[in-house]
Amino acid sequence: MPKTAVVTGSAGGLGKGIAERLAMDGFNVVLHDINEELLKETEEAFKKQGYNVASYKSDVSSKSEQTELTAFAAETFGQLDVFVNNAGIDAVTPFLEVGEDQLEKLFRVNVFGTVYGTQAAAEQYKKQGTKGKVINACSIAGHESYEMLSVYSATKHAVRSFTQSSAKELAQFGITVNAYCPGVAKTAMWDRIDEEMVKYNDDMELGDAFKEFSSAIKLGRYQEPKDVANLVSFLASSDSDYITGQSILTDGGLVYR
Ligand SMILES: NC(=O)c1ccc[n+]([C@@H]2O[C@H](COP(=O)([O-])OP(=O)(O)OC[C@H]3O[C@@H](n4cnc5c(N)ncnc54)[C@H](O)[C@@H]3O)[C@@H](O)[C@H]2O)c1
Ligand SMILES: CC(=O)[C@H](C)O
Repeated sequence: MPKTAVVTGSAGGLGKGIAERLAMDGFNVVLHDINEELLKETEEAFKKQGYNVASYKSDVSSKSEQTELTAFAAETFGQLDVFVNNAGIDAVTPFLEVGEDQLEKLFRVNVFGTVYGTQAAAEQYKKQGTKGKVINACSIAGHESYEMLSVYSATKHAVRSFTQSSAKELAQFGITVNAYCPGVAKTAMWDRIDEEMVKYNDDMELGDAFKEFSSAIKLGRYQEPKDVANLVSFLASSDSDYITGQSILTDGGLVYR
């Protein structure tokens, strides 16, 4: 029987790339996002390609909605096997201008969302009496903190921490928890970061921040969604069954840990 994966925030960007790769690997895939319009477009496109997909719109920062998402996956495809906490948001601000709203918003989505998704998936696996995998979206910013991205970096460090502690506690149930740590990928997220960076630097033009970050990549090109999907495909497969609690860098040679 095909396994079933949920990928949060998969209407576009890295999540869409991850979802497509898992569908190509033979998974049933639940596409998920808060952006319903884009989600439906992606679902339609995936179905045209013959993939076995369904879609579910919700907000990862809601604990109850994360539980409802895992229940939807199990009801739709029989059971849940892999849960990818991919959804995330960014913010660019000088440290001295960081405010309560930004702290609240980024931690609610990036951290609370990951915790709630991990809890919901783990409870679903226990209910099924099956093993299961949780795969979290971390970042190079989960290993190194960056200027102007202080809150975002803190959230990704928190994701790396929860990946370790939840892996330690959930191993007894046959549940592994790992994370992927991308570098600099040209998605809507980096388009937003680049636009924001320009606002704080009169010497910068649109595209300069992305160029500056990606120019340091030793393999000489910025990341594509498929580069991240390759790692997540491995983490979603039985080949990674003996790996847990790890936040694995895939950045073309930027951060070395
Ligand atoms: N792009 C990069 O260079 C990069 C690098 C390292 C890590 N990451 C991480 O990878 C993940 C995906 O990044 P991306 O570049 O594809 O971003 P993106 O902004 O292109 O896509 C993120 C998706 O998540 C959805 N989303 C946002 N908040 C949500 C919420 N509360 N509930 C449900 N869905 C929500 C958005 O609608 C969007 O479709 C994020 O966690 C990001 O932090 C990205
Ligand atoms: C967006 C992200 O996580 C890195 C900083 O490119």
